[in-house]
Amino acid sequence: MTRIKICGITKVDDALAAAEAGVHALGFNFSPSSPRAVTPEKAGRIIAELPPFISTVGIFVEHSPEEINRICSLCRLHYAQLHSDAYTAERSRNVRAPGIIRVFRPGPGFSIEEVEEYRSKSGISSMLFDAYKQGQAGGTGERIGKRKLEMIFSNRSIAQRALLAGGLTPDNVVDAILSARPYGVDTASGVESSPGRKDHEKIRAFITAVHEADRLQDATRDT
Ligand SMILES: O=C(O)c1ccccc1N[C@@H]1O[C@H](COP(=O)(O)O)[C@@H](O)[C@H]1O
Repeated sequence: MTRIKICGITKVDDALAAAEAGVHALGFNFSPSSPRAVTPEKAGRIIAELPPFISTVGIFVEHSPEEINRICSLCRLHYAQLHSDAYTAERSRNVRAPGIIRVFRPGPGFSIEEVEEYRSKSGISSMLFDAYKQGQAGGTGERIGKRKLEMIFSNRSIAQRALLAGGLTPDNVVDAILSARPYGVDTASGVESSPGRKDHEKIRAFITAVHEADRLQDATRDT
């Protein structure tokens, strides 16, 4: 089963629509420059309304480990998603969130060895791969190129625990899952009508498409 994370939740009704449709995790963006930014207080109020068994993830770009720890504890977040190369393996060890997801964006000079090295030094095994765009930390709506996707996700020891992100939409997520076979998929702008405004129809269509990809994968395995 491919796990599904919808990122950039700013409203209770968006969170509940995603939960009702079968999402596994919701992301709350604490980067002030994002069109999807929420304050820790607002995220905490949304999280308090969620049904059980939905994982909550905080997105962090510029925050210090101490700030991340404070926000995670205030909002009762399950995971901190670390979106910057400034979160080195050493620095990540100071993050005390129950779980950590480290983001890698395959840009110029990227190597899978760098990811392996981070994994062994930090002890963090949950990773998210997002498209690289210079000057933007995430939420770009851009996809990882075919060659880089193949290079990352053919390494099954990484892929089995990795989330795939970057420009995923209801229309392209089936192909993305069938070619990369990630642990999970993540989308922010792909389920919006405009930057920061979630579209409930697109959320439902995205989740239905992931279930369809799982059915196709199961059918291929059974034959
Ligand atoms: O969504 C944002 O605005 C954002 C800002 C800063 C860091 C990360 C952000 N979002 C993350 O970006 C990826 C991909 O987004 P998209 O689907 O291409 O729009 C996703 O992991 C979000 O969590």
